[in-house]
Amino acid sequence: MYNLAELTQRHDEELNFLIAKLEILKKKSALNPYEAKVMITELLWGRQFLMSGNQKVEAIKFYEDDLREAYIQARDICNPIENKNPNLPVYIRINTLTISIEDTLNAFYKEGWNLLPRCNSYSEYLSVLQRLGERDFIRDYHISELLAFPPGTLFYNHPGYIKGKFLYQDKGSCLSSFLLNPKPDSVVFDACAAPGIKTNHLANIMNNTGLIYANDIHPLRVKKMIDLLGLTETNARILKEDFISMDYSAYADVKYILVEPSSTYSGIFYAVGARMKKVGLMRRQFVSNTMLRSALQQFPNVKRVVYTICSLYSEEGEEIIEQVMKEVGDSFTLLDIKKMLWNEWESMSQPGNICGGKCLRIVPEYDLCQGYFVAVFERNFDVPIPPYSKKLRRAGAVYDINELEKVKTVNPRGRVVEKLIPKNKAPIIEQLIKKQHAKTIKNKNQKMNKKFRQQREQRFILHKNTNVATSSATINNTNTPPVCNEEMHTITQSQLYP
Ligand SMILES: C[S@@+](CC[C@H](N)C(=O)[O-])C[C@H]1O[C@@H](n2cnc3c(N)ncnc32)[C@H](O)[C@@H]1O
Repeated sequence: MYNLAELTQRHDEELNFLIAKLEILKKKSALNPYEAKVMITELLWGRQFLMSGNQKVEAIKFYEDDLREAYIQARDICNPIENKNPNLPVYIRINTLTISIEDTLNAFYKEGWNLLPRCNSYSEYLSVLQRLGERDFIRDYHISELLAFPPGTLFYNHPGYIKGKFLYQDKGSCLSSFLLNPKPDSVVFDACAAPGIKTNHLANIMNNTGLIYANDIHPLRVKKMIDLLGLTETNARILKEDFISMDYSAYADVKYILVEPSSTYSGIFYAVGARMKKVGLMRRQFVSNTMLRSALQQFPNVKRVVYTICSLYSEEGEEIIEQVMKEVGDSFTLLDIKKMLWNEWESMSQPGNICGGKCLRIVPEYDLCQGYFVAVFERNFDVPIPPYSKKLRRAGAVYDINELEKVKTVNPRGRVVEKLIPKNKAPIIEQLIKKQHAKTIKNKNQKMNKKFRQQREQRFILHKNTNVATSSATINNTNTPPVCNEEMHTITQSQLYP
C-alpha cells in the first residue's frame, strides 16, 4: 500500500497529463482524481492489472489500452531529460499517402537535421543508431518509410505531425504490417485496429488500393480511428465488431489478416513495470488465443495471417503460437521471419518449441525498438483447415465446448441458472456450487436480517425521542411532572423483538 502511494506521488505529473488527455474525470464523473490516480498507477507502474470490481474500477479499465498508449507521450512530455538517456531512438513513419519519402527527407534537411548515409549491414546500422548525434537522423535498415531520431526528440508540435504527414510509430510496431505485406488490390482484415496506426501503414503499403476492414470492439477507440483514418485512407471500412463472436460469413474474400490483441504492453514498459502476475496473463492468453484461432479458422480464403503483440512475456507470444499450431496442424505454416528480413535480424524466439526460432522476439536493449512479438502464418491450401471449436475457460483451465456440460444451479439471488462445467468434474463441481450458493444465500440473509434489525432499532430510537420531546413539550405547557413513557417503551420493544 505504501509502495502504491509512493508510486502515485512519483508519477503525479504523468497522471495529471493522462487524466486530462483522455478526459477521464469529465467522462466518468463518479471518479474522484485521487481514486483515479491510484488505480492508473496500479495499472501502469504497479501490478499492471486491476481485478474486475466495482463501477469505478471498471471505469478505469475502460481506458486501459488508451492509458498504455498515451503513456509514452506522457513520459516524453513530463520527463524529457530523464528519458533521454537509457531510451530508444524516436521513430516516425512517413504517411506516404500524403507526402513522398524524398520530400520528407528534404523538409527535415531544411530544418537543420543531418541525414546519415545508409549502412551496409544491420549490425553496422545498430551501432550507428546507438550513437546518433543531436541533429542526426537515419532511414531504417528494413522499412524505408521509417526514420529514426535521437532519444527524447519531440515532434508533438511539429506541423508535419499535426497535418498527418508522419506518425509516431516505433519500429517494433511497424514490422507486423511490413511482414503481412498485402498485395495492392487485395482484401485485408485488421482485427483489432484502433486507433488505426497499423491500418494506416497497411493502406500505405497497398497504396490505398483494395479494401481494409478496420475493426475494433471499443466504441471510443473506434471514434479515434475514424478521425485518424478519415484523413487519407479511402480503402478502409470501419467496423465495430467483437472479433471473437462476429458473423464471419460476409468476409470470405479476405486474404490477409492482422491480429494485435490488447496486451500487457510490457514491450514498452520493460524498464518500468514489474512482471505481471500469472493470473492476469492467463486470462489475456485465452483471449489472444481465441482471436488468433478465429483468424486462422474462420476465414476460408485467408492466405497470410500476422499475429503481433507488444509484450515480452512468452505467455502472450510463443505459448499462444504453440497452442494454436496444434489446433490448425499443417493447414498453416509458420514462416521464418529472419529469412523475410534478409537474414539481417538476430532476436528470434528460442529454438526448441513449435516457434523454433521462426518468430520475432524483439529485445529492446539489443534491437533498439519496443519489445514486440511477431509470428507470420502462411496458408497451405493442400490441407483443409480443421473446423473452429469454441473453447471456454473454467477454473483456470481451458476446455473445448464438447468437454463441458450444462448443470442447473442457483445463483446468489436465488434464481435457477444453467452453468457450463467440465464433464469429468461435473458431480464434484455441482456439489461445490450448491454448497457455495447455499453459503452465499445464508450470508446474504444474515446480512439482510442485520440491516433490517438496525433499521428497526433506528426507527425505535426515533420514535422514543419523539415521545420524550412530546412529553417535555407537555411539561413546559402544563407544568405537570414529566411522564416517563415506560408503557410506550415496553410496547415498542416487545413489538420490535417479539
Ligand atoms: C493493441 S490495441 C491495437 C492497436 C492497433 N492495431 C494500432 O496499431 O493502432 C488492441 C485493440 O484491440 C481491441 N480489442 C480488444 N478485444 C477485442 C475484440 N474482442 N474484438 C475486436 N477488438 C478488440 C481493443 O479495443 C484495442 O483497441
